[in-house]
Amino acid sequence: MPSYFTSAPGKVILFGEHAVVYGKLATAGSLGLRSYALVQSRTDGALEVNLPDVQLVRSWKSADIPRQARWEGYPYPPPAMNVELLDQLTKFVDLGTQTNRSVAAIALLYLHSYLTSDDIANQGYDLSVRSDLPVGAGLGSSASYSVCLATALLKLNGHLSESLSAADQRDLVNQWAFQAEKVIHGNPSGIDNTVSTLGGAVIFKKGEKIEPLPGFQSLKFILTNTRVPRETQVLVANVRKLREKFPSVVNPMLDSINEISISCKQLFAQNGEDRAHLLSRFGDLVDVNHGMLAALGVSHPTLEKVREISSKLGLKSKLTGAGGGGCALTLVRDDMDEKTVEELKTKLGEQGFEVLEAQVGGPGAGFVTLDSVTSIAEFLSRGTADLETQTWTYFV
Ligand SMILES: Nc1ncnc2c1ncn2[C@@H]1O[C@H](COP(=O)(O)OP(=O)(O)OP(=O)(O)O)[C@@H](O)[C@H]1O
Ligand SMILES: C[C@@](O)(CCO)CC(=O)[O-]
Repeated sequence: MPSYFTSAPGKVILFGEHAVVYGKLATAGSLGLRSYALVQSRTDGALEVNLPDVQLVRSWKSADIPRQARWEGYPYPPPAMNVELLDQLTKFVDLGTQTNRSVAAIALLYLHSYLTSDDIANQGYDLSVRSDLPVGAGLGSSASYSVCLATALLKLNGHLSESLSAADQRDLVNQWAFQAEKVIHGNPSGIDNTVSTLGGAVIFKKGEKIEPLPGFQSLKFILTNTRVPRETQVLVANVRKLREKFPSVVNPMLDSINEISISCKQLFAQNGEDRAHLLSRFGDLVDVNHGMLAALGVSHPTLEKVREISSKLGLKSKLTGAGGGGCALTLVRDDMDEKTVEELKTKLGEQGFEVLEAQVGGPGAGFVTLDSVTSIAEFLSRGTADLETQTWTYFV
């Protein structure tokens, strides 16, 4: 009975949000906070889905789920989005539109519909995903969910065979995760699922191939979720309006942000040996980038509060993602003592913020082949530290 754990990280944008919309460079890294999935075949033809983070527990007869004609062999490349299938699945799950759980369920069934073999469909399977990431706070929870799903379904159906190179396996996972991201987001750039699949850190430009950031070294951040909800689309539209009003003012700012990403790339490429220097310069770029984003109008009083609190303790912070609330990152230099970090966490917590400690630049998607059946309840009750002690295989 095939049975697997899969796992994939969230992401954090280091530099270049908003500017990336106008073809400028941005840099992003994988987070130490991850999502985990359990997938295992059954014998009764049921698809048992358990997604506790979006309060979804459902059982479907796999034979009832709308399906596509599937590949005989290697399922690559995925086809263009199938709008008709999306409509059918939306009606089938019947959970309304655009709620967290409806889009999560539709994305899952969309991948199921293409990737599940007749044998697996006849047997049925359990699929459960849980995450350490806050949902909808700009840390790539949807991408990490999508990558976990894609890895789980590709693995269960034998598409990630050892005869494929690691690069081909990675690409397969990434392309199918991108399909799930499209179901959830409409028109994503693909950066989130790529960082989540590859891990490490990347430099990217819209429409071009995403490259690993040369010489990248793992970094430690405090991530503060201000819990202020924000709509990426609205913030992007506001920057667009400002740019239309004052192109000669805003365009040079976007160019400067592009230079920040280039400087970040140069820092890692040239300062591999001198980590203290690298971190100090990185902190300077954090400050400058936040200043530019605030000037573009996408900061928020809660984000400025994070900066005020951290700067009093000698630490540099910036908003990450779309801004207007959501999350801020604070760089924790290697020379910061534990007491200062604890003080920072306490002060941020006193504001009602959620404080997360995270390493950036860790591994991407991975899986564990299990040799015995695991109950969903047992999987859900296991802590992250416990799951991490398993022997994970990453696509590297
Ligand atoms: N653990 C999870 N279980 C099930 N679905 C999830 C989970 N995490 C995320 N999702 C899906 O992803 C959606 C959240 O995507 P959204 O883009 O709003 O947030 P994000 O990915 O955290 O932020 P960003 O894309 O700005 O980094 C949820 O509505 C849900 O459908
Ligand atoms: C604000 C933005 O640059 C990043 C949001 O995480 C929007 C985008 O790139 O689509």
